[in-house]
Amino acid sequence: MKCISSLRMKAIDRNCECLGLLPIQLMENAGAVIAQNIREKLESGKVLFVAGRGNNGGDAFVAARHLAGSSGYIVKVIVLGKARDIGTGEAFHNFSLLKFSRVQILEITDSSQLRAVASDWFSEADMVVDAVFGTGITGDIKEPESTVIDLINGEGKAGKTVISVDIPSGLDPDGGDFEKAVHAGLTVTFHHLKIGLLGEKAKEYTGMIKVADIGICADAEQYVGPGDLTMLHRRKPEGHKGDSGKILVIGGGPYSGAPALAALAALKAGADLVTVAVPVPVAEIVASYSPNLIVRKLSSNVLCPDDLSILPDLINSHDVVVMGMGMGRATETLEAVRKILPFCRKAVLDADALSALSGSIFEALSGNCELIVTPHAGEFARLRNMKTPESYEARIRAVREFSEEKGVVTLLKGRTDIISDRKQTLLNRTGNTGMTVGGTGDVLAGLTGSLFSRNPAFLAAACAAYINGAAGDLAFEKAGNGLLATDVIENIPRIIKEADIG
Ligand SMILES: NC(=O)C1=CN([C@@H]2O[C@H](COP(=O)(O)OP(=O)(O)OC[C@H]3O[C@@H](n4cnc5c(N)ncnc54)[C@H](O)[C@@H]3O)[C@@H](O)[C@H]2O)[C@H](O)CC1
Ligand SMILES: [K+]
Repeated sequence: MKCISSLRMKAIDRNCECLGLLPIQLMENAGAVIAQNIREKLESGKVLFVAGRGNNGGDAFVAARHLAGSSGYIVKVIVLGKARDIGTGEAFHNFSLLKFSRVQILEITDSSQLRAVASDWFSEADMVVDAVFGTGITGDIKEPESTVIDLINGEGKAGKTVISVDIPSGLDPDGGDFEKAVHAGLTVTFHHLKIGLLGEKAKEYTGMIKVADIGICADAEQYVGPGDLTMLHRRKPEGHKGDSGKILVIGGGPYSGAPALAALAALKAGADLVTVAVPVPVAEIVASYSPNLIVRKLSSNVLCPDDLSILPDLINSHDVVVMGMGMGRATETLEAVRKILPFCRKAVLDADALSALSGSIFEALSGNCELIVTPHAGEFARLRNMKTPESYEARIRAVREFSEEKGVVTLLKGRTDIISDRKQTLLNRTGNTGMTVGGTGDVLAGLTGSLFSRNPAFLAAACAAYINGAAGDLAFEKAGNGLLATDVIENIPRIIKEADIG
């Protein structure tokens, strides 16, 4: 069964919101499903909800309202804090509805008050619903939350059913160690299993696990969205120059614009330092494009094996190599690419560099160099020695199989981009008809390298595809089909800023 990290779950929620499915709708569905599970376990009786101040508590407020509307239940809610402390608008909204819902509420701020006032509420309850924390738990458990977990566990020991909302409170949703947690008889988790529910130690706490559908749109999970961008590494305020990525672009020779576009895109996507290593005839031209680029001159008119006298040191002093843009396919160039790759730890291969790849290269690199390849349909056909399928289902299968077989992350560019590693596959539909203009692929390669310096390969490739297309969509608003690759570059920072990750 599929399981998911708390970060990815949050990303999917945000993608839902961007598609128009609001968090309050998901909370309503989550609460309704909890109420239904309570009814299935207890035909009538007294139900005590223990709610924290986050959205896990919000789910409990919804469930309490639903249950109070059914005959035969006496519903009480303990909130761990004052109403004003409730941390999200959705949880607060649902808390406010409780006063119209024949539910008794107790706001508790400290553990002595909890033991004194609330103990009756615990002892008289037939069932306890644990909604103290869900996936939002961080750090050591504070008071009164720690005491409340003990009280819930006391009732469980006395033979009452304890239902945990999403995860038993206290358990690390991502499988890390944890100090204490609720011992549930039933855990109703939303959408997918959380990774932390599957650990050996977790088994003692979860009881039976049910995965409940809460109406998440399929596209929020299948397509890259703004939520996925929130999973990207964030800059630290105390960061130094270079901490946000050092990228080495190797390309050019027959062309000068392509490596420059990749390099400028890497900078606009947040890399601290970008060096462009280009053959002699284009070095000064590339340098003249922008004072932001550091240009290193290679030895000849095209990339060639002699360049191995300087490239390994340069590669070592950078985090990621982005290679291929505008370099041509001369025999010596392709030979140089093959010789360079074993020195790389992380590389993005685009355009002409893809022509240097063969099965034995992938085998030789496996385990030493993480690779992202960014082919279009024609390049993908050459890589596989097979026509790229027209139908999207077959294309997705082909990209997945290729990635699995070669041990790489593949970003197949197209009207809908397909991104896959061995385990995960995402689609991207940002972008527009104007982006068939030359240079947008170079921009994407640079962007991918920039994100790859500080993020896992799959996330970097998926987010780069999204940002490239979304920046292109902004450019399209102004320039229509007359947009240029440089217009796409100019709009990259806005997309990153809007996702609140820059
Ligand atoms: N798509 C979905 O699966 C949906 C899930 N929902 C529910 O939302 C929670 C996650 O909500 P979130 O607000 O992010 O966090 P929590 O409620 O789990 O906790 C935050 C709450 O707890 C406090 N807190 C955190 N750590 C500690 C600590 N160590 N000690 C004391 N207090 C702590 C923090 O200050 C906050 O007040 C998910 O599990 C689902 O139940 C959505 O409702 C619908 C979509
Ligand atoms: K919980």
